[in-house]
Amino acid sequence: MGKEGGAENNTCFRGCCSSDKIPLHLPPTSFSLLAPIAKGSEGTVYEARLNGRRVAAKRPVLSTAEDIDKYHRQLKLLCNLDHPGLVRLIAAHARPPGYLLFFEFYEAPNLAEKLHVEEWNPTTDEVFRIACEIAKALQYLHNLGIVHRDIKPANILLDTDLHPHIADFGLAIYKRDLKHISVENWRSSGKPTGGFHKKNMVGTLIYMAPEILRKDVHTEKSDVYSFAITLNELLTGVVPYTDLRTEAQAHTVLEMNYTEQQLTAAVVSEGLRPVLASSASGTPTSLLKLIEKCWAPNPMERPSFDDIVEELKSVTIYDKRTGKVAKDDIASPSMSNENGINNSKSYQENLNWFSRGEQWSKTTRSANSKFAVWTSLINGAHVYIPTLSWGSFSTCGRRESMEDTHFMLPKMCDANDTYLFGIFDGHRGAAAAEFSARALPGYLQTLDSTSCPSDALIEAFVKTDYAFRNELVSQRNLKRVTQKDWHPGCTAIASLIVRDKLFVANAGDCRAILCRSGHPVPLSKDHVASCPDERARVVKQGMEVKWQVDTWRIGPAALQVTRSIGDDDLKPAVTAEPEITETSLSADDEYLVMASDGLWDVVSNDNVVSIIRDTVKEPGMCSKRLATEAVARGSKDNITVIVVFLQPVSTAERVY
Ligand SMILES: Nc1ncnc2c1ncn2[C@@H]1O[C@H](COP(=O)(O)OP(=O)(O)OP(=O)(O)O)[C@@H](O)[C@H]1O
Ligand SMILES: [Mn+2]
Ligand SMILES: [Mn+2]
Repeated sequence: MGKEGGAENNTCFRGCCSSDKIPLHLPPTSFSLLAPIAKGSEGTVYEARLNGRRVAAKRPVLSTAEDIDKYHRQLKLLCNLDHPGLVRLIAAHARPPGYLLFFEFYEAPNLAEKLHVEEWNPTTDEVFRIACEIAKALQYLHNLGIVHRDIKPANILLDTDLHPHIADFGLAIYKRDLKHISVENWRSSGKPTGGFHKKNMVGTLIYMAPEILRKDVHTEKSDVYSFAITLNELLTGVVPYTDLRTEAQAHTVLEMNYTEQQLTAAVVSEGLRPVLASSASGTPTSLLKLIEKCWAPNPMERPSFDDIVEELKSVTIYDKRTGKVAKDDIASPSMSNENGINNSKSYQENLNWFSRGEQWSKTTRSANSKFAVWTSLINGAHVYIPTLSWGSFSTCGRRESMEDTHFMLPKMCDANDTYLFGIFDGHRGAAAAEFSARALPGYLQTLDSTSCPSDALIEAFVKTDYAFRNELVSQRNLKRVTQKDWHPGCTAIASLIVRDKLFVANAGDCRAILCRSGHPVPLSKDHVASCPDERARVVKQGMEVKWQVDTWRIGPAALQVTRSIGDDDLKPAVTAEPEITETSLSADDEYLVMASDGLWDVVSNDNVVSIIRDTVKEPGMCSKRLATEAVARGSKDNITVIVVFLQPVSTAERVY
């Protein structure tokens, strides 16, 4: 259903693609195609002029209805991309008969030509910089849920400053759409394109992951594999599976050595990979190890681009030729172009705080791989060992975004009698809560086992806070966080059970209660500015507390909670140090309930006990029932509930 003219609605001919930035139909006089630059099975790329500007125009081959579907799919996807490491779509002509895509023109050749025609010899730090920039572009795509499916040097364009830009989205697809596509469909929807290697099939196979060669489903980990082959090619300068630099020769040799089936069999069954770059040429071994991890046969063992980008940060390059030390600690220069603000914004939205938190605690783990074991500290002469079952439920409630996180870690550190549960309630964004949900259990597991559990809990809270605030600073320096006055934080509660001992650590207004002989026993105190002790402490530590609107609030941020992780504008007054309670469990103890303030705002401790009394004794069901009740009572907040039964459920049933 096409609309004539219609400059006011900027959509494609079908109406499925739209954009508020990129024009989707152009007056024929505004552009002209000049000489073709490249011709492939999928179409032709021309040098072109658009309103006087030099651009690259891609004209796809549209011989079947399926080709037209593909064009629209590609256009829709391209309209949503905005990253310095990707080719930039400037405009499209999305109506018959002349379907076109207009891209920014990249002067220098693509990476394959640069390596194998110009025989470019990049320095190690140039390779490293390019690797980092490609990794970040792929991280961006994957975080949007897009897999590229055709990563190879011929699809990486270079600008005059040799910054890489990933091109050719002919096979790119949203992962959610991929699930419905069988391999057969995928194959017919367009073979991996040859680009510069088009002449021969083997040349196109060398970047394909074993699972693709086996005709399994493509995942984002298949892009990780192709990235590894590409990065190694960049380091060695030779065409994979040959020892030759120049394209023409290399491909003759490649074809002579392998048929399509032979190469496939060797890669899939024998684990054949290109010869790894050598550390003798100055490549750091950490980078070589990363390549090997990225081309692991099992996709699950390959790191994600979140991990890769993080790992590249810890690689330091010493370039023998230039004597320079390179590190990935500056944002790629093209981010500070006229689109800088936009780009950084999308980076920020795509920062994965869960994986940052995980990364931090992993760093400590390698330094101290000993797991904490407390069971030995607790006298084995006691008689009571509770029987645990646990469940949780969390809901966004009436809020637009979810800023609560939680974790449940039974059999912590492989110790049978050790359990850890935690809830984090984020404010000013979810960053601190997401980071802490991964970092805190990590820290607690690696703390020195000689410290007692309550000290260990305090230390884990403080370390998590410290790590998060540091991470925020470094993300700011990397310009991935651009908002100056953004100081995200979260409240946190953690319950650690070691045999019959229950330790609850709390910082903020989450709460834990124990049901003992049918009555609620509070295990934590709410740290809010309306509590006189807490208010006095905050004031003493130099932060102003004022009555504002409806309650006592702290500092310029007007925060209500007096303890939290993050909130670096309010440190040290708003401390991350938790208060700890220690309880010896006995046969009188029925269950533990932990929840974020979204529950406690509208449901009292007594209410919780009476609601659970009327609910099926299954911890997940009880959690859900409590959260649903809170929503029904008008809670306006996110709600997270964890219920842990401390007796065999059949016994619990009989209790009531
Ligand atoms: N924006 C651009 N600026 C300069 N050159 C470009 C641009 N886009 C593409 N090219 C050139 O055209 C070649 C083919 O582009 P692309 O991979 O997007 O098309 P394709 O039809 O999928 O190609 P193939 O099927 O051959 O892989 C690139 O390798 C590059 O050399
Ligand atoms: Mn291509
Ligand atoms: Mn809340």
